[in-house]
This record gives sequence, C-alpha cells and structure tokens, in this order.
Amino acid sequence: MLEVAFRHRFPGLALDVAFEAPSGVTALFGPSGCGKSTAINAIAGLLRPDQGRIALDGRVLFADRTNLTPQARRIGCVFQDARLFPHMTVEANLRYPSRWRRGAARDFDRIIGMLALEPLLQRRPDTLSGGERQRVAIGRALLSDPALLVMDEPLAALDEARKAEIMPWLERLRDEIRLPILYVSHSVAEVLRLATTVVLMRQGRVLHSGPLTRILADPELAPQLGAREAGALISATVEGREADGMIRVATAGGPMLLPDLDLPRGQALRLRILAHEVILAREAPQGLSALNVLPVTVARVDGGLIQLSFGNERMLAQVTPRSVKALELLPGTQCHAIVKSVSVLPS
Ligand SMILES: Nc1ncnc2c1ncn2[C@@H]1O[C@H](COP(=O)(O)OP(=O)(O)OP(=O)(O)O)[C@@H](O)[C@H]1O
Repeated sequence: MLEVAFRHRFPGLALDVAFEAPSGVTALFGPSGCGKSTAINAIAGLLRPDQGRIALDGRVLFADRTNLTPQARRIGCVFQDARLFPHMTVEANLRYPSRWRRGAARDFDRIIGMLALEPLLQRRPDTLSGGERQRVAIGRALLSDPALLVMDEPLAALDEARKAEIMPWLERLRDEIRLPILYVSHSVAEVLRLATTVVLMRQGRVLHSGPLTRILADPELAPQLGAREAGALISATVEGREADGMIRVATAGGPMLLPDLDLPRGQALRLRILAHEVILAREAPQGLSALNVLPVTVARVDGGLIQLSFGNERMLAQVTPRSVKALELLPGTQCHAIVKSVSVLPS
C-alpha cells in the first residue's frame, strides 16, 4: 500500500495531494497541469515537497526528518520516453539495476520470459521499435526489485498499433506481479483496461479516489472522465452458448446475451455499458428488438444522469429531463433498463 499526503507550492499552483494506492493498478487521472507528474516526482524522490508524508508498505519515504534518495525508495519508474542507455545493449540496460540490487539478478530469466525480451537482448535501443523500447524499460524497472512501479504516460509516445501491442504486456504485469502500480494517463481507454483504483485530480488536488467501477457509475464523478464515458463496468461470467450462437452471461441483474465471441464457459468478463446506450421503461417492455433488459432500481437522479442499482452493481442511464419527469424517476423507483449495446473487456 502506498500512502501519499503532501503539499507543495509552485508559483502558479498550490498542490495538496492525498490518496492511497492499494495493490493493483491505481490510475492518476486528470487534465494537463493538474499535478500528476508532480505527484509522481514527489513519490519517486525527484522532487522534495514542502511538507507531508509518503510511505510505502509502512516504510516512510518522506516525512519531517526523512527524505530517502530515489534509489533507496525502491520504486521502478517507466516514463513516456523509455530513457534507455543508448550506448548499451538491451541486456546491459536490463542488468544495470542489478548492480545495486542483488535479488534482481535472480529474477532476470523470469522477467525476460514474462516480457519476451530474449530475442532483443543483443540489440541496441536505437534498433528497437517504440513498443519494444517500452517493454525493455518495463523490464529494467522490474529488475530494480521495486516495491512500487510508477508508470508516467508509458504509452503516450506510441502509435495506436504499438499501444495495442504493449497493452497485453501491461495486463500481464498487473496480473502476475504482485506490486502496486501507479499509472498516469490521459487515456480513458487505458484506465478502463488497466486500473482497479482511480485517483481523479483537478488543479493540484484530489477530487476523488476509489474503485474504478464506483467512479464510472457515479453521476457526479463519471463526467470527469469525459461525458461520453459515463456508464458502468459490471462483472459477468460466461454461462453458455445459445442455439443461435449468442453467448449467455450471468450478471447481478440476471442473464444477458452477447454476440458470438470465442469465450469459454466460466470465463469472467467485465461488461462496459455506456449511459447513452441505456433506455429506461417503467413497465417490462414487449416486442423489442433489444435483447438485454434488466430489472433495476433508481438509486440517484443527477440531472439527466440516472444511477441504477441491481444486486451489488451500479450503472448509469442518460435520459432527458423530460423523461425524468414523465417516468417520475425518483430514488427507489423500480424500472427496466434496456441495454442497447455492451462491449466486453477481459476480466
Ligand atoms: N519545476 C516547476 N516549477 C514551477 N512550476 C512547475 C514546476 N513543475 C510543474 N510546475 C507547474 O505545476 C503544475 C502541475 O504540473 P504537472 O507537470 O505536475 O501536471 P500534469 O498533471 O502532470 O500535466 P501533464 O498531464 O501535462 O503532464 C503545472 O501548472 C506546472 O506548470
């Protein structure tokens, strides 16, 4: 667990940042200039904040009388540009951190294998693609035997094809390495795929932090991720295949049908349901082409964004103020959510 609480004053901005990052991926998300990189630099020991306390697994990195050096903090950093040593081979770059971390050498083969770096070992950084360079940078960060991995916009300099290439490695990292990962990104798509916890920042402060699923389904907070992104991420498990090939999944709101995808029975999924893809009806709809209709209860009404609950899940529907009135939507109202489209993310 990473605990962060610090204040720092720049000429144009006073920062007051406090949050906790449990294990899993914590995304720092916010507009340009809100203080994400400053927070990362304070955590990594590259900036000394005016005051505060930063601790990692109970170990104080920074406090009144403590200010550990970046090396002593045991934080592996990956930045937008891979920052590899250009005159060294990939292997020499990867072995560099183990000069001062003995345990790291033991992990060499495992990390090389996990990131499939073997074929690149004798190459020099300038002969690698951007995606390969970032994979090496991730490997090097892991080989410093870190207690925390910090990634500051690691995909920002890559084109879409390279991003798509490296994303599965990041997912693998998240699932196989039991390290907290702090991930700075502007991209909602990256946050959706990787993050378990989100810290929403605005103008040097933390607006909110908590589980990604809660933020996405919160009518006040979801718009901070972008108006088109408001919606939900709900859990589902593949139950089986229907005669027509559609996949039946179980959710907290009952069964749902998904297009024919190559998914085995028992596979855990996350379903992304955008608020503007949900229609509400007071009565169970008849003769409808939409396949997925869930019985739900209105939990909150925030303008035209309606938070709905079913089981322990929450989702959002975007409706017009006229519909809120016509349907008499109030907290506690039972209704039916007609889900027009669902996208599937791996669990
Ligand atoms: N060394 C510095 N001296 C003065 N002001 C600084 C310094 N570093 C950052 N700032 C200011 O602090 C604010 C936060 O910057 P920071 O780089 O942390 O934001 P960010 O959220 O990471 O932005 P971006 O997404 O564009 O990287 C900005 O207004 C920036 O101009």
